[in-house]
Amino acid sequence: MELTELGLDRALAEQATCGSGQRLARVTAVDRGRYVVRDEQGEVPAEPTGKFLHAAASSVDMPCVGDWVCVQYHDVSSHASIHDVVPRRSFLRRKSPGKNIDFQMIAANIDVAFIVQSCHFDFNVRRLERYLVMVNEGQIEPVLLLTKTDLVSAAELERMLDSIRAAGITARIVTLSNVTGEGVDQVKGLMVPGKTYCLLGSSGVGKTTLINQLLGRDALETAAVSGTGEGRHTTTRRHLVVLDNGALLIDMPGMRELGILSAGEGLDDSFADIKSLVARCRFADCSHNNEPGCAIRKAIESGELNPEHYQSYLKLKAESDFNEMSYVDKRKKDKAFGKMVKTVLKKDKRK
Ligand SMILES: Nc1nc2c(ncn2[C@@H]2O[C@H](COP(=O)(O)OP(=O)(O)OP(=O)(O)O)[C@@H](O)[C@H]2O)c(=O)[nH]1
Ligand SMILES: [Zn+2]
Repeated sequence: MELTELGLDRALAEQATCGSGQRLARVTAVDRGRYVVRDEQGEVPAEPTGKFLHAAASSVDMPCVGDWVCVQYHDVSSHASIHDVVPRRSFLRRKSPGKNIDFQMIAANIDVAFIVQSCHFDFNVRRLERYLVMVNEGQIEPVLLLTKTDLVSAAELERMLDSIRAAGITARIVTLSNVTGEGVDQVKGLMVPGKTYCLLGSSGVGKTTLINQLLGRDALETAAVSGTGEGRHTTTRRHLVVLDNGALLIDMPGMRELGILSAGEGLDDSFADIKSLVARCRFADCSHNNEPGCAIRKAIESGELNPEHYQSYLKLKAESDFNEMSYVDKRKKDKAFGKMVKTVLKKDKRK
């Protein structure tokens, strides 16, 4: 298998500065500090060098699934050491558990994230927006999948699609049923050889069922990594797999449902309409409450801006700003933030 088939392209390769005797490989599994890397020859266990560990400033610098790394092979290629991580083109990350505002890299170099919601019960535009923010922030292209279309009427489905568009979401949407198979081929058709994909969404929306349909030969649940060396086997489950059609899929425990993160640019991308309105307010520090010449209020009054869409922007922005604060600042603002969220939620209910 060529490295391009594993997702390497020229832009990524140009970012790599591997030392002599080192080569590029892609991380396909991570399990408590143990790694599996794959290159043209196959998959082998790998571990970071002491020098690399020493230089890593935070957990974010550690290799994660999907990373391209500079490796050196040992013992006739039965294992490898990781010397460097090639700068990531895109990433999924989440806030580390605990009080500190710290991030955990979940996966890297993903081209497209399928954000999955079921038409049946799970459907929620606010949550879609949260996923979109995270995916945009990570420089990943989102595609929305609405599953279980067999359980709703055509009119209901149409209403859901309308509410997504009304929220200003412009991502591609595919509607599908794992039961009738409708739409599944459309998803397959979107998956290109050598590109990397993942699925995100709540439990029970049909991700596993869909993945099994996409997988074909390489059954995810049973794919355990076996080293290339004789008798050498690791039991680490493979997290990056190659589908029958050559597309690459990253799927690992705990990555599918991600809490809301520091949003930054991702927030702006998901709410580009609001950002451009804000730029038209007369005052640069407009709070969009009572100021004259406020473009936001004007747009809401004229019906150009959906008030619900604006409310969810405010909520996400508050959360994002909060996450970006230092822990001390956060503690200080804690009370005020709680109040503010309550106010926003109340406003939301009033409309
Ligand atoms: N009617 C209907 N049922 C579906 C569809 N897709 C999945 N299901 C059912 O929904 C249930 C949950 O599906 P899963 O594929 O396990 O959902 P998941 O998103 O992988 O859930 P986690 O593994 O918890 O993340 C199963 O009983 C599936 O058979 C669909 O398109 N229509
Ligand atoms: Zn304003």
